[in-house]
Amino acid sequence: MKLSAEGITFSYGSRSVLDDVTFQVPEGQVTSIIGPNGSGKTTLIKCINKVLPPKKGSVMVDGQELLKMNRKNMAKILGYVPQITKEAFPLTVFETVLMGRKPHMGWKVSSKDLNTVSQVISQLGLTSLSERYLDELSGGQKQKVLLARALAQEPGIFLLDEPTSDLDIKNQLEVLQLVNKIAKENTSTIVMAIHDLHMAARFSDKVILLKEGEIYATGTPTEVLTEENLAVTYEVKTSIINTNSGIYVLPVEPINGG
Ligand SMILES: Nc1ncnc2c1ncn2[C@@H]1O[C@H](COP(=O)(O)OP(=O)(O)OP(=O)(O)O)[C@@H](O)[C@H]1O
Repeated sequence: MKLSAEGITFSYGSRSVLDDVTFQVPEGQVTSIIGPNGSGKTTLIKCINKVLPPKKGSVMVDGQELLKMNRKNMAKILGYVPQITKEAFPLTVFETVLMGRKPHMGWKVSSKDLNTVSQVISQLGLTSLSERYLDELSGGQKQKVLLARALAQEPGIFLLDEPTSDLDIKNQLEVLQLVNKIAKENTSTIVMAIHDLHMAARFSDKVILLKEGEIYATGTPTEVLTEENLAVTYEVKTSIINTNSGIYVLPVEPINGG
């Protein structure tokens, strides 16, 4: 499924946060949204999935206006992994992942629903935690459960808000490899906000760099992750190292004493 956002504009009260954000996300690709703290990444993701209502703009998926769909139809198309919060989850891992099947369920849970949930739980290495309550998990384990819930939903498009922020390096690699595999093998479309620029470069087909609620640069990781672009947006002098295994962004020092 192709996703395109056109002219997304959003304010929290009188504070303008997104201004006329327009971009396209091709099917079967991973697109990362990067940018400094407060540049609008989370707000943009929340506007795409209607958690926040944009003041202006539209989001089209394969020619259909997403923002006009009801929640159930939208959930068949779009899976959302929010940033993890401290809120209590009175559900087990299995029950949480099963919630992802809700848009597909009839009156009762089918064996396909149960099989999909077990498969996804196993795929993410969560089987031994299956009966544990979410409140009893570590931040990283919880983050994987929220991803598992979105995978069980089997949507065409995934919106991931910093899906690896609480994960150790092995889990970061596994989750981002899995996300890439889903994009390539299932031709799913992935949009993720991510802070780690090296991981963004390594696992993204396309990068959108935000600065103060506007798109500053967009393109392949090599096109966007330049010392000039990062100096202007992050206010940091960096050294970009190109190697066979990808681009490394080495922060050198803040600009203007930042
Ligand atoms: N609920 C809110 N009410 C008012 N302002 C908000 C609210 N949430 C975020 N903002 C403001 O909107 C701007 C964009 O925030 P957003 O969380 O989208 O940025 P971000 O790029 O995801 O940041 P981070 O990298 O720190 O997660 C910031 O200036 C922030 O202070």
